[in-house]
Amino acid sequence: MDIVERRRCFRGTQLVIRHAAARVGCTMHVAVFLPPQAETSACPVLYWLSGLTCTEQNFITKAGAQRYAAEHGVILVAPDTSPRGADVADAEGYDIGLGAGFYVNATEAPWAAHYQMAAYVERELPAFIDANFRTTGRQSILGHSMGGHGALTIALRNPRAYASVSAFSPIVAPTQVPWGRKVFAAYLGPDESTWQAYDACALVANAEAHVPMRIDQGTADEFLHTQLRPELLQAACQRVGYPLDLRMQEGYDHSYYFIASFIGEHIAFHAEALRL
Ligand SMILES: N[C@@H](CCC(=O)N[C@@H](CSC=O)C(=O)NCC(=O)O)C(=O)O
Repeated sequence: MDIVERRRCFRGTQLVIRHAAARVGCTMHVAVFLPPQAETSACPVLYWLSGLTCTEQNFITKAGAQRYAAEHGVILVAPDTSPRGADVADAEGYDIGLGAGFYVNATEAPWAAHYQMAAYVERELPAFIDANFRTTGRQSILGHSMGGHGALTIALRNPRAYASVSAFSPIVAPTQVPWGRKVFAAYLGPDESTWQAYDACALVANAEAHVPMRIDQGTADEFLHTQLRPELLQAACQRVGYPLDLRMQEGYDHSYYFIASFIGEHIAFHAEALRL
């Protein structure tokens, strides 16, 4: 592990590290915030997954999350959103390829060689964090937009591994909206039955255990009716009695101004679940 950035922040430490990640076959950059409590005791971990076009930098420089993580004694971990490197496939458009890993395990060429972000976030990254930092072994997950989709689907596939899950403006039904359909066809191929493992609405329908789940969605979000469609997850949850705290926030858009406005409430929500 190399530390490429180290900054004092809210009495804790904001790191950016890079490590050789076997599942994605490249060097991954990951932001890790250590709260002041980490100097003397083990802390739980809250994973953040960012959206399209992001790196590990967007969340740590725009969301203002460190203040609340320091207050609650939670380690924040925010990985890059795709594999990177000279031999990593890319394509035209901000919604596919670099910066658009979509938190799936690609099966199709040329993507399958590196685009294994589900396995990386679910297995390799937590093992790496637990091995290199003093953690309690308890973890939760949240994210934004494509990262909200990642957080929801990863928690729904692994309900016993996460104390709680939350999302800002998530893509809740990627198999039904343009962003998801474009990328799933490329990464996963034409057989749509393989797409269901990465669709929060489909996963909720077959959930075997409930993870406490909160979603905040701005009513002025430019992607609300085309790409996000939270009403589809609300209906899927209602059909099977899955508890969902969906909060429509009047006038907020898709940006980090929205995230910064509610990140404190999300971290408090996760901190409570992580303490139980
Ligand atoms: N039109 C934008 C589209 C990219 C964008 O809005 N990215 C969002 C996430 S969208 C869903 O995953 C984002 O988080 N951007 C980074 C930021 O710091 O705001 C474009 O062309 O970039």
